[in-house]
Amino acid sequence: MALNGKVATESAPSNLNEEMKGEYRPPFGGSDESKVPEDFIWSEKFEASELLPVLDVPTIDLEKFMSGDKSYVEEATRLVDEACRQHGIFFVVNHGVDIEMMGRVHDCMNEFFTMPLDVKQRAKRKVGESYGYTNSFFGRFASNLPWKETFSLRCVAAQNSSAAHDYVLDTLGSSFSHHGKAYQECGIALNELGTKIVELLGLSLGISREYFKNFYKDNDSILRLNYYPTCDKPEVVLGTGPHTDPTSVTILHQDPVSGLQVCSNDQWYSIPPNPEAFVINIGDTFTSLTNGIYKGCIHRAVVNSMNARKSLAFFLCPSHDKVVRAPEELVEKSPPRKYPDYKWPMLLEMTQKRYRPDCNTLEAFKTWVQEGKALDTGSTMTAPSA
Ligand SMILES: C=C1C[C@]23C[C@H]1CC[C@H]2[C@]1(C)CCC[C@@](C)(C(=O)O)[C@H]1[C@@H]3C(=O)O
Ligand SMILES: O=C(O)CCC(=O)C(=O)O
Ligand SMILES: [Fe+2]
Repeated sequence: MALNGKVATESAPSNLNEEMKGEYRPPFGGSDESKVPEDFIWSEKFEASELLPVLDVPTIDLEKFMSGDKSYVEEATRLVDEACRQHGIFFVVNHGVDIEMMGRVHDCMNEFFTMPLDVKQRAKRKVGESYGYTNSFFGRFASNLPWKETFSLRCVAAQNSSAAHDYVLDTLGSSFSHHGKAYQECGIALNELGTKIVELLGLSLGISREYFKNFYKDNDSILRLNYYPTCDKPEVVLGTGPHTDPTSVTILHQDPVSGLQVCSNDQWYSIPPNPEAFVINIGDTFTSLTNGIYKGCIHRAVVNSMNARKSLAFFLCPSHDKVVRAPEELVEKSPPRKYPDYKWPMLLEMTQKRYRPDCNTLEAFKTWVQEGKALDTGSTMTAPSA
């Protein structure tokens, strides 16, 4: 892969098994030992720091919440409401997802991302599509490239769907069957967790527990595996730039390597990893469903020179035919109605073809829908579609 002839220095991630260490090369690295390619440098807009203050984020015990204990339900909904109005992020523990299963998924991720590039590219993501393997979004963006590789899979709620498993088998072949099974099992578990989260959010917003549970019953979601290789100059690159997720609610699992940072009141904070917990963050689609009451969480991921980092994100998305429209009760609480009605594929398409997701995606989308005009986004996407 060409990178202006300039290359980055990479050391093998410490979590590789011995026989793989000698072989691993980040797909965007090369042979010049001292340079980060210019297209990866974020230094103008970004002051890297691993020493940020830790954000005070509430931790919700989901088992206790689901048990219906009245005083805990009151406390949990108050904490979630406060967090989502302020910055859009909270943790859940006792969530019912098997942590050993998550460990198996992380093992598969290690195995997959440290495979030779030609193997990973059997599942290559095509421009304009949301599923498959990609590194540094090569060809999609012109600058501020993310220092990461990703593998995204479709996860539909339907009971008998095996979309993730089938995709892995079709693209990577039967020797990856254990990956397909692990990702499929994980998608099902996170879908169940998503249902509990939207019940919690419904109550914290003061509407019924059932409202969003019904809305997302037939969800068509995305499971994304993120892999951030080490970088010798971590202070000038970003694993993922500042953005809100365009999706609804994100359920994120981090490995023990830190890297996630969140912006609250114009100040960046770190979110330390806790492999026992899931990070929940509000995305643009949920912000519009709450008529702007709940904030989309502004976040980014930094990398480091010592350890490769992995994270796994389940992006809850409505089924493609659902109209995204805030219920009247929420509009009454915070008039006027702030967003046009839309279906999720419209916003998804904008982020894949026209606009690089950032901290302003929802406002840009609103303008685009309302005025029907072409976006002047300042985005560095290289190939906007007409
Ligand atoms: C619909 C999606 C687009 C992205 C993956 C999912 C949900 C979040 C989006 C993303 C992570 C936001 C930051 C920028 C992005 C390009 C990334 O760094 O991965 C986004 C994803 C994407 O467009 O592939
Ligand atoms: O890796 C992380 O912690 C964050 C990843 C992320 O923001 C994303 O995939 O949307
Ligand atoms: Fe994100």
